[in-house]
Amino acid sequence: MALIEAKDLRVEFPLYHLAARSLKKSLLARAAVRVRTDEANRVVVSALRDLNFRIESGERVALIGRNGAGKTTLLRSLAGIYEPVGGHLRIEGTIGSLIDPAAGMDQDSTGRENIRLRALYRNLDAAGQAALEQEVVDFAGLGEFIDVPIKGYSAGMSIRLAFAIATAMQPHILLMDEWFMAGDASFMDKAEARLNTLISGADIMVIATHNMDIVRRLCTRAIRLDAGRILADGPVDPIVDEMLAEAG
Ligand SMILES: Nc1ncnc2c1ncn2[C@@H]1O[C@H](COP(=O)(O)OP(=O)(O)OP(=O)(O)O)[C@@H](O)[C@H]1O
Repeated sequence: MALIEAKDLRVEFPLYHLAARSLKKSLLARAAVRVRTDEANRVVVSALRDLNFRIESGERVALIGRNGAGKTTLLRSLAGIYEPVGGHLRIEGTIGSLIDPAAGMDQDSTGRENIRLRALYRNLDAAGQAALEQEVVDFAGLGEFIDVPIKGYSAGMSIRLAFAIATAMQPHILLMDEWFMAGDASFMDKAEARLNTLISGADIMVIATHNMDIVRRLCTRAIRLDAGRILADGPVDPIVDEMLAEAG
């Protein structure tokens, strides 16, 4: 059984480059709600503001909302990439992330070395490591590029490798950003079957996307964010219909 529970969850980003007082002032004046000065007198963007929700086993949740609403920030907070500055986040279950192809990868190491590193993080025994390596190498289909440092990979090659690694083990909680749709067509055919298996095997799925067809097809619940707050939370169709109607 998996669970995600957020209580008054708050995430902020300091804007270090906003050193000039006048710029700070004018920004604060224009976006008084979103940008504030914290206790240490730093200007910060409030990316997520006091979010409360509970996601239980069996739920397929879409994070939707316009650019800058906070979808990716929420996904990354659930993945443990961002630390909340306030509130509480409770996660039960293992997490698999299809969020950022570069996350957790060493750019100076080859594809194969990155797979081995990942197997070590996962505490696999020698047989498990060998099996993971073989499976990922076969699925990624990078040919001799598997033994080239990944900083030399094209965007599509990086996605193939990240996708193959991330989908090689079944998590309880699957977190996805829509980047995985960016693969080339022949790869996506192969990827789709694997993704479907991963989604149906996960207790909980959370996906951040602008694609309402994906939302309607894959999800049972939508959380609509706006300026870091929850605007609506419930069954997909009414929330998506309302958002599309507003967009005109
Ligand atoms: N690393 C960061 N540093 C500073 N501000 C950030 C950072 N990441 C996000 N933000 C800010 O947090 C807010 C939420 O951004 P986020 O990327 O979560 O939105 P989103 O809903 O995923 O948008 P999009 O649909 O454009 O991907 C934005 O105002 C953004 O500028």
